[in-house]
Amino acid sequence: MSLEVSGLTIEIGGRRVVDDVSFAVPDGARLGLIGESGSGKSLTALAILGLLPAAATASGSVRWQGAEILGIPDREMARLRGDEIGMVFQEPQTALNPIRTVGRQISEAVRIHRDVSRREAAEIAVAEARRVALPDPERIVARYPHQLSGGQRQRVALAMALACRPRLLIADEPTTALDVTIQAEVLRLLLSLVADDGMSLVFITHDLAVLSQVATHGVVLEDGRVVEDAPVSRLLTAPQHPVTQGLLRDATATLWRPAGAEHAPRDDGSAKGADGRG
Ligand SMILES: Nc1ncnc2c1ncn2[C@@H]1O[C@H](COP(=O)(O)OP(=O)(O)OP(=O)(O)O)[C@@H](O)[C@H]1O
Repeated sequence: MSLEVSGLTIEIGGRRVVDDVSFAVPDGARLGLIGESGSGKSLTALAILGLLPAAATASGSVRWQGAEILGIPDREMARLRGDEIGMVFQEPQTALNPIRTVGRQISEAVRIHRDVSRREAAEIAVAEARRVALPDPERIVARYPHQLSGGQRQRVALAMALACRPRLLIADEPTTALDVTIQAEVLRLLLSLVADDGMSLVFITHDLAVLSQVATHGVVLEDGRVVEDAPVSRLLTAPQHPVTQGLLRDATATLWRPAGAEHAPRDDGSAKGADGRG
């Protein structure tokens, strides 16, 4: 088993924000953590990465390749991050330094974990930029984050996360801030890289339609608790919990909403008639 979370509980200011969460990710598996805003998805991911805010206390267990990693010293955790466990977040800006070129940032991600010269790292940066399909990789590495589009910045963040070929990628809403068409491109890229490297994936989203594209198994959270844990095919066809049923209704509404009717009311049947098919 690559990752095993058991009985994970997180408290902030005396409030239990993640409550007895358990799930497992076998080697090469793709798991989705899904739930409404505030359900505890991000804090669960941050706990796995050893990046919880100072105000939070965590208990329970997080095992990586069989060894306990919850509460291990920062130094050890920092080695695992990037080297064995990669991460991408919703806002690539948070991962990127605004005053360094993207090439330098990718090469630094490489040099933290691998004993290569500055020059070799710079060459690797170009290769990694090419791997995430950034246009004109030799040139783009000399640019600064603000000179790139949102989708390109997320590709850079992905290149940094994957440069050391981690065995697990944790992706927290990595496409939510992007335009719909760019979202689909970045998702496709992420999935093909995960498949190429045989990586495991923990993908966080509030959108069951997105989850169904990337994960084979889903864990549904509500108020910090797991309310359903099932193959994605079952979440889509026979959701058991009202929260999952609500997520499925939302996802279906998005799929069936006619173009240009983003603001149409959802449940009064008007969306159905608007495309002439109702
Ligand atoms: N640094 C913090 N201090 C206090 N409370 C926090 C902090 N971070 C998160 N919380 C609270 O913990 C709960 C879970 O937050 P979390 O960010 O994990 O939810 P989420 O499901 O990822 O939501 P979103 O999709 O909005 O990111 C929320 O009620 C949130 O307000």
